[in-house]
Amino acid sequence: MSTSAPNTAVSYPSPNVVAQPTIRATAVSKSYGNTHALNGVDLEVLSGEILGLVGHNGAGKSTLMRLLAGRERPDAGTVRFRDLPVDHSWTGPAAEAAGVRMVYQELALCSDLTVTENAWLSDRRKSSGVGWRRRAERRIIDVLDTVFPGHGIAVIERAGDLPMAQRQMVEIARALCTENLRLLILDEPTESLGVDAADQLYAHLGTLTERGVSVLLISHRMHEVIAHSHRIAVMKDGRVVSVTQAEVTEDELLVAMGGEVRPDAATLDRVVSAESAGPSADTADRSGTRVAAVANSGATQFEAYSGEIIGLAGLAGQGQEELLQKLWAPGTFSRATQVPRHRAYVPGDRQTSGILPLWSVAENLTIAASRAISRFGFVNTRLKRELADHWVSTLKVRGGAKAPITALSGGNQQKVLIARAFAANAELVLLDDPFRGVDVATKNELYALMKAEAALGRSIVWYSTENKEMAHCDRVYVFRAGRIVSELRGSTITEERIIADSFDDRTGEVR
Ligand SMILES: Nc1ncnc2c1ncn2[C@@H]1O[C@H](COP(=O)(O)OP(=O)(O)OP(=O)(O)O)[C@@H](O)[C@H]1O
Repeated sequence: MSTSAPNTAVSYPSPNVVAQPTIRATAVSKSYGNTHALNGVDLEVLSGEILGLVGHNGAGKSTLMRLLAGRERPDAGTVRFRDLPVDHSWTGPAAEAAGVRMVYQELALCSDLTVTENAWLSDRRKSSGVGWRRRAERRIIDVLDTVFPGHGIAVIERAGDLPMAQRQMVEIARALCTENLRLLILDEPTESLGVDAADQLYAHLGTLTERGVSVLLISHRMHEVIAHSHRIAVMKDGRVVSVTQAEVTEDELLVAMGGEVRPDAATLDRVVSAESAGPSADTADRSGTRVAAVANSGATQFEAYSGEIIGLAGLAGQGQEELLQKLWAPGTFSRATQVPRHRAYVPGDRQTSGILPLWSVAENLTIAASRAISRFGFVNTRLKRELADHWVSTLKVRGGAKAPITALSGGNQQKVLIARAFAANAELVLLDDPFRGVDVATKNELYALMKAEAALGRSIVWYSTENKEMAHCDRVYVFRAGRIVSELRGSTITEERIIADSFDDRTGEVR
C-alpha cells in the first residue's frame, strides 16, 4: 500500500468537463473456446482522465486492455479511437503509431537485452539508423530520471539481471518514451514497485493527464485506484457493471465486484488479542516454541519460530528477496543458516521461475505435494485430483483444475502458485510478494488461510511490497540497504513505523 494514497479524490486538476473520449469500446465481446472473457463491454476513456478499472481475477480486464491496444480482435462490437472507427485496421503497431501504449502485467522485457536495447525495441520504427543506441540510451535515461528519480538503474545492465521493481520501472519508462502518447494503459503497474516508486509514478501520471493524455489504470489496490483516478469502472464476469466518480469506498467497490465485505482480519486479531487474558503479541514468550529457521542478515540474526507469520518489509530491493533465497537454498550461502528439510517457495517472478507453462493447473498445483499424493512410491491419481480440486475450490481458481495454466488470468495463475506452496505441507513456507495480482476478495481469504496454516505449526516468511499487509504478521523485520534494521511485533507493526524504519533517521536516505 502506498501511504501517500489517502482515501480521497485526486488532488490534481479534474479533466475538462467537455473532455472527448480518447477511446471507446461499444458492445465488445471476446471468447476463448468456451470461456466468454468479454460479454458486451461498453467503456470509454476520456481525454485527460485517469480511469481506474477494477474487477475480480478473471473478470476480463486484461483482455479488454489487449483489445483497446490492438493486440486482439473483438469477436463482436466496435472500438473507436478519437471518434474514428478502427476495428479492422486496429493492430498493435497501428495503435502504437496512434499513441496508445500498454504496460503489461507480465513484464514484457527481453531478459537477455540491456535496458537501452529494450527501450529501442519498443520504439524501433521511429528511432532506427546511425546513432540509434545513443539516442535510445539518452531517451530512456531521461524518462527514468524524470519519473523515478534515484532509480539506481544502469541502462547497460541486462534487463533479466534487474530486480522486479527496477524491471517494472523500465517497462513503464519505455512506454513513456512515446512522444505522441495519447492513451497509456497500465495493468497493475505498482504490484512490483515499492511505495516510493509507486508514489513517483502517480505523481507523473498527474502531469501526463494535465497534458491531455488518458490513462487506463488497472489495479487490485483499491486504495490507490480511489486515490488517483478521476472515475472508476468495475468489471464482473466479462462485463462493465458500473462506472462511478472516484468518491467511493473500498467496500463499495468490493461489493460491486461481487465480493463480500469482511471485517479487516488484522484489526480483528488485535481486538481478540487485546481482549484475551493471555500474553499480548508485543510481549509473547516463545520459550518452548521450536525455532524453525535461522539466518544472518547483516549483524542481525533472523529467526522464524514454528507457528509464526513473519513479515519482511522495507522498500523494494533492500535484501528481503536475498533472505528468502538464503532460506530456500541455504547450501549455496552460509553454514549459519538453519532450515527445516521441507520447504516451499512462492517466487516473485511467476513467469520465469514459477509456473510450468506446458502443464495443466492440477499438475502445476500438485508438483511439490508428492508426500501427500503418493502411495508406495507411486502417484495416486485420485489423491492428486482431490488435492487439486480442493485447492482450486478453496482459492476459487477460475478456469478449473484441468485447464492449461497459461489459459488462466494472471491473478488466477498466482493463486495456483500459492496453493502449490500450501499443498506441499512444508514446515517453512517462503512467500515472495505472493499476492501480486490477486483480487482483494481472495486476498482477504488468503490472510485467513495463512493464519490457519501457521496454526498447524508451519512458519511462514512473507515478503510484501504492501506495508498494510504486514499487520497480519506476528513479527516483522524491516530491511534497509541489505540489512535488518528493526524488528517489530504486535502493536508496533504499523505502516508509519515500517516507513520510518525504511529510511535512515539521520540522512533520510535508504543507504
Ligand atoms: N489466451 C487465453 N486463452 C484462454 N482463456 C483465456 C485467455 N486469455 C484470457 N482467458 C480467460 O479469459 C478470462 C478473462 O481473463 P483476463 O486475463 O482478461 O482477466 P483479468 O480480469 O485481467 O484477471 P486478473 O485480475 O487475474 O489479471 C479468464 O477466464 C481467462 O482464463
